[in-house]
Amino acid sequence: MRLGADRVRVRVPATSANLGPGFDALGLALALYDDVEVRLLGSADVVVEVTGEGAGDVPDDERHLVVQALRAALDLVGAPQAGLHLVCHNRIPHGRGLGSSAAAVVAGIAAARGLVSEPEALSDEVVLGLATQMEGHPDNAAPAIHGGATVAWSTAGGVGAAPLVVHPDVAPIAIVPATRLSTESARGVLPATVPHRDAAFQAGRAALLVEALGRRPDLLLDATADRLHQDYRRAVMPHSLALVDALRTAGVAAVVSGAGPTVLALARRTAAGTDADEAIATAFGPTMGGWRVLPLAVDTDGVQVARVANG
Ligand SMILES: Nc1ncnc2c1ncn2[C@@H]1O[C@H](COP(=O)(O)OP(=O)(O)O)[C@@H](O)[C@H]1O
Ligand SMILES: N[C@@H](CCOP(=O)(O)O)C(=O)O
Repeated sequence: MRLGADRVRVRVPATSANLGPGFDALGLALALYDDVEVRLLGSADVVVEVTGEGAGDVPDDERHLVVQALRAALDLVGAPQAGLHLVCHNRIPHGRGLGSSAAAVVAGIAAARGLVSEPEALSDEVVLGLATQMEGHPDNAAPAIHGGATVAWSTAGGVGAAPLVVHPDVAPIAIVPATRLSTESARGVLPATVPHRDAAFQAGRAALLVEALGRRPDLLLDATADRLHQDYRRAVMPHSLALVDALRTAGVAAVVSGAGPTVLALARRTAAGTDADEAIATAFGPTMGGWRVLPLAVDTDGVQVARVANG
């Protein structure tokens, strides 16, 4: 396959994975975006410019995650490698449980899709398969690709994703701490096995969550209960779990977003705002201690890629 364009622009959403009981399966795309522009260079150089989240932290060479994913996608379809100039404007915070690494991986693969002569070779299914291989789990990549809420699953033959309905009254609120926690560390504290009763509990709540998200937001509190990951992670994010507990006691469907430490409230819209606003204000008092409260719409588009005329 050839390269068919020399400049593309990609927009990719943040995602919140798990949503409580949907560990490694459920995810929701949120209207908070990273923008990446990729230009092919005549030389073999890699130039990476980053503004916003991760500026000064992420590598500016071949190790940059968008570059790695883009190169992996070009290799997968047999397209030639080239020098690259990336301009990244990042809004998704890193190491907070809002899917920044999945966004970077999906952005890189989507950029490759925009650059090659036969974009259909990088179908959504192929993109999800490669992104899952790089991420190790599909729950962020699926909504980053498709938008909305998704359930994703792996089989011997590949990775599937199906869209879930999200009721218009559901109002996601991300409550983001200043501290970071890598997904790798947060996965490292999970046990190898769990009691059968917890697995049974979890299966029931994950099924209920599909109904609650789509048709019965009044059931979200029960539907977001988890026994497979959040409590095991308490020691590495005690403040996040304390906030989840406080909000849930107040009746708000709060969960750890992805591998944390962000807390996601699946609030319900009211005439004055959402049913979580008072509980969030009470949990923090007058100072936020470095936490940010981000009411975020559900992104319904997923990753977007457009070729750009050189000029
Ligand atoms: N836009 C990006 N560009 C380059 N690297 C990124 C980008 N976003 C995330 N990363 C890499 O992924 C790491 C965060 O990934 P991870 O620990 O999985 O947390 P998150 O919950 O934010 O996905 C960052 O520290 C950085 O190394
Ligand atoms: N299911 C994963 C989700 C990780 O999401 P992230 O946004 O924290 O990368 C997990 O819980 O480990």
